Amino acid sequence: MGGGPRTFPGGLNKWQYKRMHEKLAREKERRLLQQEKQIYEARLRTEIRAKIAGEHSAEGAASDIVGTGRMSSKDHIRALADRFMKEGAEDLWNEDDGPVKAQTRPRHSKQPPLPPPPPLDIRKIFEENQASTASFGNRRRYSRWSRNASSDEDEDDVVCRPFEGGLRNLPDKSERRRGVVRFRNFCVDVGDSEEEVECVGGGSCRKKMISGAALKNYDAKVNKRRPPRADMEESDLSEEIRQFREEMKDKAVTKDEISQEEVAEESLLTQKRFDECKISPLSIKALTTAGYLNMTIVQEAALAICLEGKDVLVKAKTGTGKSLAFLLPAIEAVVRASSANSIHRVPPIVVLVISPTRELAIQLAAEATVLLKYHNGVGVQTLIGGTRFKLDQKRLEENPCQVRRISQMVLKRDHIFVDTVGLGHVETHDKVVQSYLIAPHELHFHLVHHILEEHIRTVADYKVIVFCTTAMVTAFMYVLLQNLRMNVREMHSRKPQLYRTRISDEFRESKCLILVTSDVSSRGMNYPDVTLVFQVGIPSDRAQYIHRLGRTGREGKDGKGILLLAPWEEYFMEEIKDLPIQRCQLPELAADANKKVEQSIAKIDSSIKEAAYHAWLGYYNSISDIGRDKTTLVELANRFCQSIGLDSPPALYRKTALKMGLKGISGIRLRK
Ligand SMILES: Nc1ncnc2c1ncn2[C@@H]1O[C@H](COP(=O)(O)OP(=O)(O)OP(=O)(O)O)[C@@H](O)[C@H]1O
Repeated sequence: MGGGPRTFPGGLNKWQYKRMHEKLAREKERRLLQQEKQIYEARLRTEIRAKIAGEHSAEGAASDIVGTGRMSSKDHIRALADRFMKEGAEDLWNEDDGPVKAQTRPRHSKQPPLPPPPPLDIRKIFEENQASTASFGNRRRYSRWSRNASSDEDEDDVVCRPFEGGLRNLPDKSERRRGVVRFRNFCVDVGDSEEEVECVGGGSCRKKMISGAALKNYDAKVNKRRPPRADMEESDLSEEIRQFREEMKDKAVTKDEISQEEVAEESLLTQKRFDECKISPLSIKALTTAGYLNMTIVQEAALAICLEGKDVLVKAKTGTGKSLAFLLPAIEAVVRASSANSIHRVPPIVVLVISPTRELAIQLAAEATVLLKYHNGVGVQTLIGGTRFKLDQKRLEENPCQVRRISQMVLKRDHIFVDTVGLGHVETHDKVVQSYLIAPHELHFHLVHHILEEHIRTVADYKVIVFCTTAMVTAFMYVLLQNLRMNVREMHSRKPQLYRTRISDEFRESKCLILVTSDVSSRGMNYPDVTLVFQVGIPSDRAQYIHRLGRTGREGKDGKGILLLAPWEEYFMEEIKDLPIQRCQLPELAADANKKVEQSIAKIDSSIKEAAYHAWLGYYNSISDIGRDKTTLVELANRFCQSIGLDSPPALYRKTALKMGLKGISGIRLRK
């Protein structure tokens, strides 16, 4: 019966064979990382070249304001940009920016020298970004008041409080349990059953740079950490910025400079600029380079208070710039802490950002890296589950991140509550048209197909997110839409992390694509230009509905949201009755299209269907309003089962049925 040594190919024993495979896996991982690095650098070079190439066409575009005695806000920024371009400012630029002066300086000796590039022009970047953020308009009301810590605020709240000389940023209560970004000690962590993210600050003397927000990859570039040079260029630059601010004080922006369009009610940008805030010159430079010049409403409302180091609870609509509102003060806290604690050999962790999903942790770390572009002494690291576990573990051991003390932290009782939505105002964007449909389960997949086809036909650059209730229902929906020949991708917690990151990056940059996803994509993910958010089945609560809907209509753009419910799910509408959501009549479904859907369902493997049924049952069992009446729940589950093409409900493990309170309920089959 078995036993005895087994010989593996090549005459290796079991352990030699195992070690050989482990070695191969390590090499593969190293090659993948190498490729990521190359792509990262190539993207950087492409961006810089594109900007340098655009420089010539931008010349002469600068407006002449001489004679009026006043400067427009654009010209103020240009003036600021000019200061970075002055003689002697070369050392403020990173090597990757290219030389400030036009000269031939090939970076890789093996490559043929490139023609001398002209200097990078922040003015150009500014103008481009002005154009691209045209839909971000002007100021809007917000309120600010102190409030005690027991307040249970809404889904878009961001919590910021000082943390060992830095800041802690916790998106909301449930998020607090889940994850973490850490700056220079700057950490991102996700710690829940499904999502586990942590970004640990660079404790060693090397800095891992996560790619810029626009560049997506993370952990792709390793730079030697240089000590902060606060005493050198920062002081010069500070003086210039101070002078600049003085000049600005004298030159109030005239009313006629603000166009009618800019003061539109739904606009998001304010007249307040970042350089008017008490933030470090190097942060201002990074903001300017990234095209962030004027603050959004939530940034204007929250930044000043956060920068004072106060505990703040912030409420704002989705896609209005909350990430920057907490990342920037966090970075400033790190910068201050690093100049105060220069005696540490291994810099302490100053900031920890907890994120609910892995993708969001990666996105936040990328955004932090953009803001840290010129802060050479500050690093950011991301720790997420599902990838590079050994590496993450090693980093954690070298750099423990205090992953218990954090859990003990709560906002102070006298924290400040900043509300940019305002009492009596809806939390969703006016420009997002919301509607819902009530239809029996049997019709759901036909309706999804019909509505998506309609959207694809009418919206040229469509980009759709379809939210499903669970990972396995998502997997079913994905295969169905794929069978229906739609351009679709799937994203849920059962997918490997590398795959999730790749799909997330692809969807961010694509048009004409449908992303079928579970709630891993519902919070904070910044996918530009999503035209439709389609929620199939009941969201877990009102907050989740708003988060999912918030993936469209970002940065003041238009969007559309559709919620599809079964008749017994209609009670959920009570929870969102104050939102501007209209009921739609069911569209007429063509017989041939229905047939196509049924044929596509029939093709799906029964293991996918069974997994979808189990997941569906588990999800609805956990929703108290539905899960209470087990007999009805099982009846509904059996209808869902038929809608996905299963003749009879798959059997449950006895233990599972017991756990779910379903043992003995008629309609539940148990595994023998
Ligand atoms: N001051 C600014 N100027 C121009 N663009 C900005 C500014 N602040 C943020 N943005 C852009 O607005 C978009 C949305 O920002 P962000 O993802 O931070 O929103 P959010 O409020 O955190 O969203 P969510 O509610 O989904 O978490 C991003 O593309 C970001 O780059």
